[in-house]
Amino acid sequence: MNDTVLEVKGVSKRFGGLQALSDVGITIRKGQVYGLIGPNGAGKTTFFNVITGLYTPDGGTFELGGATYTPQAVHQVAAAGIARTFQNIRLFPEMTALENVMVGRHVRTGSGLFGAIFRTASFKAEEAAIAQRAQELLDYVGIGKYAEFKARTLSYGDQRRLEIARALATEPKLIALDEPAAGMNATEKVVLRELIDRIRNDGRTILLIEHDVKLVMGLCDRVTVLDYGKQIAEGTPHDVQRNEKVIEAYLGAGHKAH
Ligand SMILES: Nc1ncnc2c1ncn2[C@@H]1O[C@H](COP(=O)(O)OP(=O)(O)OP(=O)(O)O)[C@@H](O)[C@H]1O
Repeated sequence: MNDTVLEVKGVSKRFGGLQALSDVGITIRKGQVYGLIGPNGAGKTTFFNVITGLYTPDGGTFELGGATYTPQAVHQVAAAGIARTFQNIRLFPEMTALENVMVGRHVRTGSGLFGAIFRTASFKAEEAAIAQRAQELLDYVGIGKYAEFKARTLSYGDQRRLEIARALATEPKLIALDEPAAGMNATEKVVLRELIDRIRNDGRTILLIEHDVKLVMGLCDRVTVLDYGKQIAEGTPHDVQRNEKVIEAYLGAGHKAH
């Protein structure tokens, strides 16, 4: 059985004179938490932006769930089955937590514009089902009691969890988390780690960029390390931590290790 969820090969991306990514490839299998780490400016965000359709790559091949996809537009990538969160939280601040998750859910439902305008019976039934599922997801990430609160009023950690609930609402093949622990305190990080663990144990597949090396090493099944746009190591956290190139990249001059 082929349990590959995401297979990316030979990705390159140049910005003017800067080669931000050179021949980067990863394979993520079902049920894995896959970490992408590297010093500042290594190319992590660029790689994330390429696979999620924000940047057009100069080269590379992309397969999700065994089917080729072309990451040319964010909505195409979402429809193909990758949901992502952002380093700088991107919620609808004036909408309630529940509504934010419902927006994610609409990606997978059918009544469409006609139903929404004429409020057909099937549209209303679908809305009720969407709201119920959205509430379940808020409960799942641990913020169910804030369903009717405006997103902007939630704490930073809770907003990040809301983003994860919204991503889950699209029923993605892969959930891509861009620095989910950024700005969190130690207690929030523990809760986040438990949540990511639970999402994996429930059969989901996760790609993670994270600066908190301890979190990555404790959570990920496999890790890729980028440095100056090149993939300098790939393997289990145990192996990667002992890799000389990795140690050098993190300790080497000119880089500020996180
Ligand atoms: N849109 C852009 N235009 C020009 N250069 C860019 C662009 N995006 C990224 N870069 C450059 O590409 C390189 C890789 O940046 P990237 O943000 O992908 O690194 P990163 O590993 O995510 O860094 P950080 O840990 O600081 O978030 C950097 O030198 C950056 O300045």
